[in-house]
Amino acid sequence: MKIKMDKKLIIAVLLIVIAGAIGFVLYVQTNANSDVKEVSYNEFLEAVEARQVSTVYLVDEAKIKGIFSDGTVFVTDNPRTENFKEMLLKNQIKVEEHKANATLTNALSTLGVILVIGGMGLYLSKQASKQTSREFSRMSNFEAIPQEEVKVTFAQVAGNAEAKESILDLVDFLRYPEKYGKYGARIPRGVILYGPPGTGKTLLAKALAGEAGVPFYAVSGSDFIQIYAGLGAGRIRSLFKKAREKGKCVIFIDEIDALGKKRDGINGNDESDRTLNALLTEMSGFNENEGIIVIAATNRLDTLDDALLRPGRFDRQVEVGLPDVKARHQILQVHSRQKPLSQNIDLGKLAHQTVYFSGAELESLLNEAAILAAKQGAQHIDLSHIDKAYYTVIAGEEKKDRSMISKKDREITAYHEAGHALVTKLIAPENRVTKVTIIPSTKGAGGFSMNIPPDRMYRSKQEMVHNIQIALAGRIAEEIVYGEENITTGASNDIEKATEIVTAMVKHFGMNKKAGMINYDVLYGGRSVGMDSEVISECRRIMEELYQETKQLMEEHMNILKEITALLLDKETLNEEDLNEIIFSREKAAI
Ligand SMILES: Nc1ncnc2c1ncn2[C@@H]1O[C@H](COP(=O)(O)OP(=O)(O)OP(=O)(O)O)[C@@H](O)[C@H]1O
Ligand SMILES: [Zn+2]
Repeated sequence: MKIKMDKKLIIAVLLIVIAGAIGFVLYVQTNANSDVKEVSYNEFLEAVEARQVSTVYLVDEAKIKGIFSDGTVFVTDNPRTENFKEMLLKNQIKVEEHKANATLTNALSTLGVILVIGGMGLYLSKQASKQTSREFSRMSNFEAIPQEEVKVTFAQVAGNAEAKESILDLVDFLRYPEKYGKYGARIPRGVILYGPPGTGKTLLAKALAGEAGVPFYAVSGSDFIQIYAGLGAGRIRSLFKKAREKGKCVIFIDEIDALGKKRDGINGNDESDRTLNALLTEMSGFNENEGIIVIAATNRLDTLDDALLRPGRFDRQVEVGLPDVKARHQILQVHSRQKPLSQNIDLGKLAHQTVYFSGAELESLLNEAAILAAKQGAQHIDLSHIDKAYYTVIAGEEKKDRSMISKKDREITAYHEAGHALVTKLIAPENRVTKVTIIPSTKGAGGFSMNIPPDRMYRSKQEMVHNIQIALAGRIAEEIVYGEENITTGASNDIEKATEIVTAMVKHFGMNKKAGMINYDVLYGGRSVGMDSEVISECRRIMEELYQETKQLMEEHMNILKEITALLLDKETLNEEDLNEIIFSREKAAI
């Protein structure tokens, strides 16, 4: 249900009038009281403790203003600490991120404008009032699925093994929160699931509620955009209030990025700030062992406000990626359970043909095929239905045939990732390679993850050198296989990482003879850091030497590189055992 623009405008105008009037009264009050009290930071903290502070205006200046509960305006030193805002919010203090006052003339002229617009608004408002109340009541509703009706279980979520495991932990907590309370364990209150659309984030959250047998409340961040002033925050509060009355539950917030975008100070949106603050306050408000878990979903983790990711909030972040071929096979199996598939459909083969499909697209593929079969009154869903459905599904979002374009890209990615994996195994076998994949993730085109034993206090020069070589290996593989002219932008993160390591070695750690035992940041007092031409040329020389050395190493092991690539193209994801098998059997053969 969408209301028409003009009515929205009327409502907005009305609200501005009301807000303006209130603002003016407050302003006059504030100014009448204009002997601003200067308090020391310690006095201020005491007042916070005693809950005597009602509002603080956070500005990037030496002094900040605020209002005590009794209405007195005060100024105190701006501590400029990172957690200051959080501390205020935790103490239930209203935080406004702009200045407290304007000049009187400003206020008066604003009031004049408001009165004129308000008059117009009032005139038009009569017809709108009905609509308004309907809108208000809609906005305070949210999707609440009672416990008995959350039927989703983990069996319905295919693939996503890591995400599932991480969510599975929480089931036990929701079932027996007391158990954890007894040990004083701090349980995550919030989990962020991030990944591309249609990969099963909502499904996982529902499965958590389903498995734990608790109610499921769902809202979407985008519902709060263009909402009327103050309503978003109110809605959050009423959501949590309702949830708390029920006791244990899962609260799901889809598209959290609509609420919690990084604030850049320019495009600050007061309304979404207010809603976000309400959310953060509610989340710090509930008792750790009440058994409420908030799950939020987003397609992009990197755009989220850091305030959301701090401990005690959404401190667990779980990636939900696109499915690899094995996961696609499982998803197809889950969704064909109730469908009369013809014998000649091989779901394993279909999984191979649906590279880059999300879970939702696979579901839709089978569904479209079923609809076609039903229309024709066919006995089974057969290959012709699947074929037609395939094009309906991919035509839905882009005209090009994905399977064709992706073929070349897939191969490039495979060589690139195989390069990283091979070099790791060759020069730093003590490193664990947990996963190599060619399925794109939010972090980039391919995926390569390496675990270096974390319990080390120091890194040796040798290890740093190895890490540079590993980072360069993706590009090197591309260059060897496709030629210097055809290298791609796929290595940009790798180059960044390698550059960071090499500059740290030369500039900070005294690991380069020519540059010497100098910390160049200290030497230059923070100015024109690293512009020393000697430093630059040393970094370049080291990088070039390592590049050539690694390239030679790879050229000597091209057969292994090719084998890893072929297996990657087939299975899309390899784990450590797969890699070891290839490398071991090769080594044995060489003996
Ligand atoms: N891993 C999966 N296993 C089984 N079905 C899946 C899976 N992923 C997605 N689906 C199917 O796709 C549908 C949509 O998935 P869901 O709404 O959970 O995706 P989402 O990640 O929340 O997407 P969005 O980011 O668009 O909100 C599910 O209802 C289910 O039918
Ligand atoms: Zn790479």
